[in-house]
Amino acid sequence: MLENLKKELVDLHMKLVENHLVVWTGGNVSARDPETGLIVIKASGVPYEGMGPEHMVVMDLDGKVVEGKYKPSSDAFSHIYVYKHRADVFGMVHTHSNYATAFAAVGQPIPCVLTSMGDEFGCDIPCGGFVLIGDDAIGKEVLDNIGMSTACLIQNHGVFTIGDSARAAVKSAVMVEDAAHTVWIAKQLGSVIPISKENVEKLHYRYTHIYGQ
Ligand SMILES: O=C(CO)[C@@H](O)[C@@H](O)COP(=O)(O)O
Repeated sequence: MLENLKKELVDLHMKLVENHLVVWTGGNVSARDPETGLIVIKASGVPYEGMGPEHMVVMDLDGKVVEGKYKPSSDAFSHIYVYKHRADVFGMVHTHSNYATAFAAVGQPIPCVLTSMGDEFGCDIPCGGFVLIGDDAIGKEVLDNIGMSTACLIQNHGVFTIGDSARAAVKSAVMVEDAAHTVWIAKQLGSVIPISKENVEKLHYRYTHIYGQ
């Protein structure tokens, strides 16, 4: 079931590798099927090399495995928590991408000091507190902290992003790491210069309503 969505998710997992956001078995991507409401997520502990549709697990919003021969991702209940509490979310990504996760290691948000961050996020990228892995605690901490952002760091852990599609959530994960890298470099040069809230709002409006085709 949901074979096309499984194939899309495999491709999106490869995008995490292509963008150097994950290594070995770290990270995961999930999607909500708009027609059935079912969730598709990577199986736990599957290396990216050799990953195929058979490594995707279908679950319902009660956390029950509907189809799949492997155990679902360690983060499945957190992804499901987000889907249950955010009807607008149809994709979610988790990575340990280096620069953004370094901010998580020191419990710091990534300040919105780049126009590209204003465009993509419209705010700082927040950092939630430390929570353990395996149930829906991460999902709760993400939603308690994410605000209007599509990305949230979890202290000592890494990056969680959401979107109106799994592809949108992957894009957010790519943009978080790019922003974290630039902000880290800037911090070596001196004090980063904030952008006013008003200008961040104008940047975000332009990017989300006018930019592109
Ligand atoms: O960081 C965690 C869990 O949050 C890792 O275990 C995660 O990146 C990968 O776990 P899964 O292979 O999805 O179970």
